[in-house]
Amino acid sequence: MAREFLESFGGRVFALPMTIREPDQVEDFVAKTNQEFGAIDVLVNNAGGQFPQAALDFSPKGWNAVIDTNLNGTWWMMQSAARHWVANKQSGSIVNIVADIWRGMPGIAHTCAARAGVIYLSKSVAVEWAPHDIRVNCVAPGCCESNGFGNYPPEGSATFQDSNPMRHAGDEWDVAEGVVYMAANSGKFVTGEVLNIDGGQQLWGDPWPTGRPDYFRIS
Ligand SMILES: CCCCCCCCCCC/C=C/C(=O)SCCNC(=O)CCNC(=O)[C@H](O)C(C)(C)COP(=O)(O)OP(=O)(O)OC[C@H]1O[C@@H](n2cnc3c(N)ncnc32)[C@H](O)[C@@H]1OP(=O)(O)O
Ligand SMILES: NC(=O)C1=CN([C@@H]2O[C@H](COP(=O)(O)OP(=O)(O)OC[C@H]3O[C@@H](n4cnc5c(N)ncnc54)[C@H](OP(=O)(O)O)[C@@H]3O)[C@@H](O)[C@H]2O)C=CC1
Repeated sequence: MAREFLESFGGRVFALPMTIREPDQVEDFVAKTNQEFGAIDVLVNNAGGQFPQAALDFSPKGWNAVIDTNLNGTWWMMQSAARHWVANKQSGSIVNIVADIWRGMPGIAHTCAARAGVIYLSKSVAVEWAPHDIRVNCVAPGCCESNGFGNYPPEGSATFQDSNPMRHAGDEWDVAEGVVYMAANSGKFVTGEVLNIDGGQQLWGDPWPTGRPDYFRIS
């Protein structure tokens, strides 16, 4: 579907089924993409996800799955792309999709930990990789309507409309346009930054991916 959508604009698309959780698959994907196009201009790490659960109930396997996808997988992609850029003396730009973590994420605490890790990893390598002309930024969406909402129980997704002072969810274009700003020449003096696209969720709102517990009901 994504391939057809992009090709409808005349774009050339290279796609390969893989998981970002396996460093060997990541390296193979990045090497083949380089061969196909000669260079990678921009890496957008959008792959990610989690399941809603009270933190007391996390199993080791569930915790590891979420950390592996959202922190480790993102890192393998960043490192592989950057190694190719440095080896080929090419500049590059990375945009990591994280999340609006600033008031914690009760109900999805594992992903909050992983995304916080990505944010400070990004700030660190934004400095390390600046001499190689590689910029590293993050985009932090609040609740934005996507297929992903289907991963939450109705009592959880119902709270997403109340996640911010605008009292509605964002959409995929809200995020996409922020990514383009960060990745393109418009962001040429921006690195190590996090762009929040959240309708003000960092300031006010009460989303509960597991459904709002009785304790937190005010009326
Ligand atoms: C005031 C601020 C409040 C902040 C709150 C903010 C709320 C914001 C909400 C934002 C809304 C949307 C956010 C999005 O991210 S949309 C993207 C949605 N897409 C996804 O989430 C995809 C989900 N799935 C995955 O990515 C993978 O399935 C996952 C990484 C979760 C697991 O991968 P893997 O294939 O390795 O795992 P398994 O399915 O084999 O499961 C492994 C173990 O994980 C546990 N598990 C898995 N699913 C569940 C579940 N639904 N419930 C409980 N536990 C689960 C379990 O232990 C699995 O092992 P077992 O199967 O052996 O038990
Ligand atoms: N929608 C929202 O409100 C928010 C979303 N986000 C984040 O934004 C990003 C996009 O989410 P969204 O579009 O909403 O949700 P989706 O679930 O629709 O998209 C997640 C994508 O990640 C891919 N993916 C997951 N695990 C892996 C993996 N191990 N290797 C390769 N690809 C993988 C999925 O591929 P496949 O379909 O093949 O499984 C899917 O295409 C995610 O990181 C999400 O957590 C952050 C905050 C809020």
